[in-house]
Amino acid sequence: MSKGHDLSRVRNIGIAAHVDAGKTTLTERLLFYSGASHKIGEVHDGQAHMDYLAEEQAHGITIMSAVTKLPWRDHVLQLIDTPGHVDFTIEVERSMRVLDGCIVVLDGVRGVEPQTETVWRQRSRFNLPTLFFVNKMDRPGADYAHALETVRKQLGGEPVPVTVPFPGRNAVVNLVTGELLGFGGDQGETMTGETCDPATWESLAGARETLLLAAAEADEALAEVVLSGGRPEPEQVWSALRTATLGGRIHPCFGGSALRNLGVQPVLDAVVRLLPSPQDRPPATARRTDGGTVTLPMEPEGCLAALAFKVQMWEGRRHVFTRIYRGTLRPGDPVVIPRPDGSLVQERVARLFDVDAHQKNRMDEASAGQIVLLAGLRHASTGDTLCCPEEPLTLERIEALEPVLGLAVEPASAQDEEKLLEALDKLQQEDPTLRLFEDQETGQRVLRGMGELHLQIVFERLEREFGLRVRAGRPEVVRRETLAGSAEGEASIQRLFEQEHRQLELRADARVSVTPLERGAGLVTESNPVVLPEGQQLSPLQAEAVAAAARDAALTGPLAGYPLQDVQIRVEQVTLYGAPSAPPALYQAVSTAIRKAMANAGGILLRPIMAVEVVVPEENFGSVLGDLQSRQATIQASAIHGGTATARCTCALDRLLGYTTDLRSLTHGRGQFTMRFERFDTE
Ligand SMILES: Nc1nc2c(ncn2[C@@H]2O[C@H](COP(=O)(O)OP(=O)(O)OP(=O)(O)O)[C@@H](O)[C@H]2O)c(=O)[nH]1
Repeated sequence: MSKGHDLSRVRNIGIAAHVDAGKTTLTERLLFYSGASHKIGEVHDGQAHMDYLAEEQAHGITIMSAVTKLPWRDHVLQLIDTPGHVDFTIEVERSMRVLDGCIVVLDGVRGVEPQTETVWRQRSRFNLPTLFFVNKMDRPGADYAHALETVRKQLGGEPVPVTVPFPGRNAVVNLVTGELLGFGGDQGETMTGETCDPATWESLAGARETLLLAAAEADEALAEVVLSGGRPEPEQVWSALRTATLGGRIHPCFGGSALRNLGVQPVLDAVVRLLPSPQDRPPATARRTDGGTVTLPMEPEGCLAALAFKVQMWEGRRHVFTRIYRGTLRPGDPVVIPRPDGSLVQERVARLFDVDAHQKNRMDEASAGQIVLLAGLRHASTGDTLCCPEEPLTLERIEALEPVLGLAVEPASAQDEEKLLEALDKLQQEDPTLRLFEDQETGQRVLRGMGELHLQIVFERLEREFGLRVRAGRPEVVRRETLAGSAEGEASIQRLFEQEHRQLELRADARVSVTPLERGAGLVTESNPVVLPEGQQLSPLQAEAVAAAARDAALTGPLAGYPLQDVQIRVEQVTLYGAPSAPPALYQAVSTAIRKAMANAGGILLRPIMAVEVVVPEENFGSVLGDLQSRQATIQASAIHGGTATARCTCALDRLLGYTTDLRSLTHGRGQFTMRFERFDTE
């Protein structure tokens, strides 16, 4: 693809789902049927094409989203496989940001599951047109209509059946064309179509009506045909479905079984027919350095604007996955990255690669609409905008998530200290949800991540990729503080100090107030104080010192020194005494006054509260609920469907440590759970 390439034939598509719904199994089929891979790698053999990290193969889960491309009916599909485990949510978020459409995979027995809701929220944030593939229809208890109902009820989506699976006949019916599609050959690669028999067609009258009415809403001419009982042309129905899907009004659904090679090719057809090309999406918007906004039509001619969405080490070298929104990029091109402080970082792109799961093909150029891999960039990281030096722009940044679990780390052998720091630095560049802190009091290094599995995988990578054995402390949950009440504080600073043999005086007074806010309000600092004596004003440097004092004071709560939140800090009044009221004097007066006010107010400890969903076999539900209650979880909802029980609750992260192992033993390995950070709270 390059300048002049037909973007209308490109689809940038993600596949997302709850863990184990079958994304990887489906992706393997998509690659195989399109000819992009020559054999199907099965997840349970540790052979999946996209799961290329050794940890992924060992755990049988997808950790890094890998980008790959495949040809289908004269189109190019760029596919991003996204991980299902909630510890890797950031990967899903990054992918959604640069995609044009997505396929959500459901388990035909379970329908919508907790993590499906999370990915749904993420795709909704970017208004991504979405198809559903209801997988595992071969399993006993699979129920297509029920799965679609969960899309409506739990996600508020508008599910519209396009194919209906008949696993017993190894076929699906296409409701648009009226064909019964069979899947022959060794691996379902030969799709054959015949007119559906009248009895089966009759049994699908309700589903077909849903489909036609949904399509008719998008096309008046079609509505007339449908309402007068006529049989519309398939092309007209496809076109109306496309309009409704792109507008986010409907979510076309396809049924089948990836593992049994049933119903997959119609999904590939649907990606081409129903999901948007980059040109069909609303143009991206970006901020100029002067604060104004610009919209970026997807065109190869303009000045470059591209978003780095993932950094990955490859054969020891730094590579940056990038989506180009405007312009064309060639090897050797200079680019700039605007930083939040207004500075510009200069970089040069050395090489461009086409992306595939584990091979790279060099490119001479790439342009708007494409996702490419760039080598040679030393500074660009996730969320950065790359642009041409003539027009610096910033595209909306990808939201970083809060890492809430920490572990003290040290190398097993003391001489590996440097090596460990270097390795962690590399890993942090790839993964913004991983952060290394130094504990000021103990001098220990603490690595923070999204959960136990996330950190465990990091340790495994340290060992495998960097040859480092690491000793880890007990998991420690990140904490915050808030205030127990409102209070005021005052401070007067007056002291002498010596600078270059001269006695200088520092003097200033400050009065502040602190007030607890409702949960989730965050931290609000107001630093526009009344200035005394009347008529005086703060210089820009003095004003900055006052603001900095308020910001810095909020980093250390009165109870145990954790960062404060859900608090308002107001600098009410400062008194100036001429030259001695230099910025350091104001900084000290304001900090001391805030510390006094906070001590007067008293602190309250806040812990991370997680939203948890547990899915277990019905017979284990009693003991699992009992266990959750003993962890003081607040159960919010529970339901039993088809032998599977689901509970939704909130619980303090402290009491969930080791829950993976405990749930496994309570359910003989059959239970699953997901959790995501909800808020910092007392309980
Ligand atoms: N019966 C049945 N099993 C399936 C089907 N599709 C996938 N599986 C099995 O379900 C399990 C999970 O499949 P994966 O493809 O790894 O699921 P995933 O959604 O990629 O999982 P993560 O990468 O861990 O998020 C594997 O054991 C598959 O063999 C299906 O259509 N029918």
